[in-house]
Amino acid sequence: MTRNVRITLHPSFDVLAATTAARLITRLLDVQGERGEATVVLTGGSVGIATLKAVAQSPARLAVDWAKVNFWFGDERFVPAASPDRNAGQAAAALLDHIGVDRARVHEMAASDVVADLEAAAADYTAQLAAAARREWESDDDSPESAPAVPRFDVLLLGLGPDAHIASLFPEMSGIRSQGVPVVGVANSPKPPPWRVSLTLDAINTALEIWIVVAGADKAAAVGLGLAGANPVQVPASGAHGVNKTMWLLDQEAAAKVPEQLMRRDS
Ligand SMILES: O=C(O)[C@H](O)[C@@H](O)[C@H](O)[C@H](O)COP(=O)(O)O
Repeated sequence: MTRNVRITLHPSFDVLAATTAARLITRLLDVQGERGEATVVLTGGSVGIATLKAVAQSPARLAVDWAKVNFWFGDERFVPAASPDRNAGQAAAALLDHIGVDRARVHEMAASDVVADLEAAAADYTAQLAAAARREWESDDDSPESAPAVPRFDVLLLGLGPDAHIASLFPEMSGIRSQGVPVVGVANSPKPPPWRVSLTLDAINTALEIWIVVAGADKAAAVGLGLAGANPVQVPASGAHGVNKTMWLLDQEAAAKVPEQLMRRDS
């Protein structure tokens, strides 16, 4: 199967965030034009949150019917709901609190002061995903029993760690090895905080488009490995493949180890 992988270079962190924001707005508009609603899976991390801030600053945001956008999270830190470490809280401050979302369409992963433990948080998100998938299936006149485990993800954003982790799936750990389940709890994360909840690669790869958004020289080696087709257990990013498209959106520093012939300059 030939995979549709596109690599695009941006001159700086800020241009990468602004361009990804523009792409996201356009993608949501296109999908809403076809289906009336759209679904995005958000990511934590510096570039992921900067992208949301750039959406909030874009006049084009006003063209999107945000009350008809479904928001999910690729991962979350298992900390109290009010912790500044929460991806959901950072996403709310950056964008969701400023654009008239339908709160019923914002699906957060459970916080450590809401559920007892990681297993409960993973079970809760699994149930949220399954319920949304059933609702979609029923609306398409299909029998709910045959619904998939997760709803349609029109675009799924991922950041990248220096160790090539995506979401909270870290090299050699149990999360990246998980199969047959959409959500896992992650203990002893090498990236603090140590306890997290994450979509699995199975769930991530149901997305129609996956956008891996990366900035900084410290990620260049991970980008090179991710694009080289390495084993996902050692290089989690290399396992991310959207159904229709996988885009690597890079700033110049993060792209330093990508062969020039693979690059498509964006500006
Ligand atoms: O919750 C998280 O920490 C993120 O989901 C994580 O996967 C992040 O996107 C990468 O670690 C990149 O983060 P930086 O861009 O901040 O390096």
